[in-house]
Amino acid sequence: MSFDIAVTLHRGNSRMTYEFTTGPGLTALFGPSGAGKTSLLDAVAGLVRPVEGHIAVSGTVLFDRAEGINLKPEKRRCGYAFQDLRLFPHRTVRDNLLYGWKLVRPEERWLSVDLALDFLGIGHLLDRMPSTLSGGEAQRVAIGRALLSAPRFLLMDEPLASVDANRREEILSLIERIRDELELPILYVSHDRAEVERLAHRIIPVEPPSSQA
Ligand SMILES: Nc1ncnc2c1ncn2[C@@H]1O[C@H](COP(=O)(O)OP(=O)(O)OP(=O)(O)O)[C@@H](O)[C@H]1O
Repeated sequence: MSFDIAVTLHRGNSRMTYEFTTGPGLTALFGPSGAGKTSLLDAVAGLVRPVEGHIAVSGTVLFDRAEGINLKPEKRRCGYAFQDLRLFPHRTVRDNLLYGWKLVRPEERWLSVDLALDFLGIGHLLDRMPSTLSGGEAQRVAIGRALLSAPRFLLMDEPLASVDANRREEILSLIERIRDELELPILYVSHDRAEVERLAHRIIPVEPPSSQA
């Protein structure tokens, strides 16, 4: 089993519950704006603490309220490609990519920097600053930074959001390659039905919160 999730989150005035298990591959969280898709990714990453329930990925328990388990974000081995990318603006592409890589013990790394550059086609961008990149280039760097942190699974939040229409196909094929060649479990957020139907092995509908916290 890849993702085994049954949690309740409170954010602001919203109370959101989620319950699903998935097999290997890419699982898409699909639903309208404000439904709580990003909040769930944040909870899996350890950035938001659920009020109850459990989260396990590939058999490792990340959070279990009843058992008192709540792994710190840096212990979860999660690669998070944020919707707003969050590249460090004052660091070059090279330094952005190496940031997570340097934090990982060498024996835990499963991807070399050279292979990542080749896989993502970003070797020519290493000395650039993030502000000079196109949306698609910046997205590939953000994905590269996530992969180089040696994750055991990936969280991807609307990776096509800042990519213009004629570069969408490039990023879509890259995500398919990550899904098929790297075989990482992926939890993927989108509100585009055609996109999730193309990419996902399993689609989890996320409905807007109905009750107030
Ligand atoms: N930091 C926060 N503080 C308080 N409430 C929040 C916070 N972040 C999100 N929320 C609320 O939690 C609910 C779910 O928001 P979330 O961003 O998870 O939805 P989403 O489905 O990812 O939306 P979008 O597609 O617009 O990114 C919303 O009601 C939102 O207002």
